[in-house]
Amino acid sequence: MYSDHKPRNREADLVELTIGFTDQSSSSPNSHCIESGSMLPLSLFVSLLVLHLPHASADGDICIIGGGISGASTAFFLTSYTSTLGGAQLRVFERRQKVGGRLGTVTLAGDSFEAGGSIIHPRNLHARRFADLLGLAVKTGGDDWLGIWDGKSFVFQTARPPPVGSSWWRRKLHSLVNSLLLLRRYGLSLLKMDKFVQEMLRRFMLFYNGMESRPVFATVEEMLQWTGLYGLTRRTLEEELLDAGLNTRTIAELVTVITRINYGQSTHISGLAGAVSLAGSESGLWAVKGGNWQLAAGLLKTSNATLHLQEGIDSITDAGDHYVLRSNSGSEYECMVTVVATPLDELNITFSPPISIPPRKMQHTHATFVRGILNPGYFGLNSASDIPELIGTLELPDIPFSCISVLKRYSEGDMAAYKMFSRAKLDDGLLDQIFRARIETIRINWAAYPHYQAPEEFAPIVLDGKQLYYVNTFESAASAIETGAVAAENVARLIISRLSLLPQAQQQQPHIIKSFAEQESQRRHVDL
Ligand SMILES: Cc1cc2nc3c(=O)[nH]c(=O)nc-3n(C[C@H](O)[C@H](O)[C@H](O)COP(=O)(O)OP(=O)(O)OC[C@H]3O[C@@H](n4cnc5c(N)ncnc54)[C@H](O)[C@@H]3O)c2cc1C
Repeated sequence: MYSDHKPRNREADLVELTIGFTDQSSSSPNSHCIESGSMLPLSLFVSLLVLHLPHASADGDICIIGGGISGASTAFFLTSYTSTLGGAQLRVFERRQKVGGRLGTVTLAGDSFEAGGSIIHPRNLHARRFADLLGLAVKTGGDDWLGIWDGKSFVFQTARPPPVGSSWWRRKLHSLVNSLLLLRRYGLSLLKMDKFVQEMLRRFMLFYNGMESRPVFATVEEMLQWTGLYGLTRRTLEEELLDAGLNTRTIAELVTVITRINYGQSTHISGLAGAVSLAGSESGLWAVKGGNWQLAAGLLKTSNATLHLQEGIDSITDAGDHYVLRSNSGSEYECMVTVVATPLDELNITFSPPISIPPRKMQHTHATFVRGILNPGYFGLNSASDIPELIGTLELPDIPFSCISVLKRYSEGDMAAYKMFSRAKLDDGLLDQIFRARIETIRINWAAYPHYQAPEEFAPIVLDGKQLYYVNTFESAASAIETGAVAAENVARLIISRLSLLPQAQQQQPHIIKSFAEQESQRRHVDL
């Protein structure tokens, strides 16, 4: 029926993604937010944190390279934990025309979908707090109809979900049936997997402890050792899960599907990245309505940083008591502090003198968006409506994609918007086998996250022992929106403490700085 439509093919570069600033002022903070009644208005939150600092000892600006969630969070925490930054100007450089980095949306046939970082765990407190503070509406997902594909057939499927608008009891029944189906195939391994993930989360939550009980860390190793998570970066996920008592079928099927979806890699990734990936399959996941990039945009706006869009930094030169940053527009900036908030692995920034960091490869994920109709024959089925809405795949050489998921269904027959992840580009010939009809296709090649390999090695947070910081070294532990925020918060505290700003601030108003965890507990109190 749709085969005579001429397919539209687009190679989308990040520049084409619809990411950028919008005016949030018109959005109602309470309209669609999770726990909307318990929000702290942004202005009040900022004023609670404001500290009046004396002028900083060094001259120059505080410069952040990268307008993604890590750079934006660094800017936010720096300005939240101090009032004047000792008189220094905060500059954020973003080489693209929009902020957000690996958070961005893509427009397919008029509809906007997350193209990069798309889901956020309910216990990611920084991200949740950011969304609340910025008055961003959020949405949560429903149960997926998962099918595990081995290249020939679906070796496992959850139950087809009830129609939209079904009654509460029908949805409950569906979720109960799914639990029984999973239990029948994977047995007690499911509970063991859950225990493994909950233990990781319990330790990760220590990063939200109050500042009086949470040190400022100078290395990623220290951060992880303090939480008890370091050991997980020394061994593979598979080794960890076998030790935790999971059976091989669960690892080869369910766990593999999840690591391939979330990190495009097998269960040989390091244990911590693997545990974070597994947490991304829990219930209660959420996203910002209109795109998660708004978290970065909102934080940058709130921090009042001077944003240099389309200004990439080409070189960083140590000039003694400051750094000279030279941008691709030929401008030079004197910065007493420089924060690199982007992975350095595929960048050509020249450091003088050179810096030395362990080699790290980025895993490329090709995100392919198709508006069309899947070909049931490709999956050995008779009808497109029998194809599960989330197809996960096993780690087998002949399977060309990691996953295919339905983003939206349209009223015309079996027409839908699909997102596919793969390790290599999916060319037209292959897509024409997978799809019976294709109206529009958009491809994005992401340098998505580190290629994880236990034991992980970590670049220093302080790259030169002076005032040159690297947020994205933490990505070698796990790459996610929240890990970016956690790493950024630590870097902000490290900068403040190493510039000797914090002690003066604390002397003035010791009760004013509150960690998110403290605010969280107050919030809970109010809620009760
Ligand atoms: C396909 C995909 C799916 C993902 N899914 C999830 C998910 O569901 N949930 C989740 O939590 N995470 C997910 N992630 C990971 C998450 O998106 C990233 O960990 C996070 O967004 C990284 O943020 P960042 O700010 O550290 O880096 P980036 O977002 O990469 O930001 C770095 C910024 O620096 C800029 N830059 C680079 N070099 C320069 C320069 N020389 N000068 C100036 N600017 C420069 C870049 O343009 C970029 O904007 C996913 C990632 C991808 C790619």
